[in-house]
Amino acid sequence: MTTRNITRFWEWGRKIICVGRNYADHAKELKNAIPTEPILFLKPPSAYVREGSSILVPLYSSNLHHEVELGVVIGKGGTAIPQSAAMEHVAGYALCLDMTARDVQDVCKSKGLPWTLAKAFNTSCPVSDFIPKERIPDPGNVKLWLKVNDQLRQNGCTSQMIFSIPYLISYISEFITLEEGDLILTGTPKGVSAVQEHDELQAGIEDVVTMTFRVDRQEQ
Ligand SMILES: O=C(O)/C=C/C(=O)CC(=O)C(=O)O
Ligand SMILES: [Mg+2]
Repeated sequence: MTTRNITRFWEWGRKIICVGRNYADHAKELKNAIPTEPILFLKPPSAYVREGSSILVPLYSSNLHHEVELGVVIGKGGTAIPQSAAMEHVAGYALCLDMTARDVQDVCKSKGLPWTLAKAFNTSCPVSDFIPKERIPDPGNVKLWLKVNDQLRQNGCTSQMIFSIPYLISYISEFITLEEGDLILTGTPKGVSAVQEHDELQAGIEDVVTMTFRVDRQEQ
């Protein structure tokens, strides 16, 4: 029998649950109201892309945005997890990008339609190496940054989150059972902007991890 290794959680085929508008400065830059409860959406496991492969601009988008986010990797599943026990369910973290076809999202928003094609396309979830829990003792105070072609675009701190990681784990698990290997994307700080074919994206968590991805256009 082969045992699965959580350090390669992206190979497990588990769900990716994303939280939107969890930073007030980002909600404001897109002219959205500050949420009073978490806004959730999903990406499929086919959204994962690892360093060495490119982020592909979908053929149907001409405004692909980067969103740098802290990802929380679930180590122990559960339903209706109390906030007080939430961190016991965390195996570790990953630096993630929530790549977003903003033009498609804007159309979906105006028509009241789901964001699936804006958020869940192939390569929409670039992910760093697994970061063991011990390497980030305080996930509520972690600095995240992202550069496009060496220019700093996003520079935020998880202390700015509206809903904390324990709150999010508890809230999500009330409605969606969490399983080992699931990933929660916790939202992006301000500074999102468009990327183009041939751009190089670099992102990092201060003193913990960096990652680099190239952007390419999807082939016809
Ligand atoms: O409502 C919008 O215009 C955009 C929302 C998002 O894309 C939400 C996120 O994914 C996020 O805040 O990280
Ligand atoms: Mg996002």
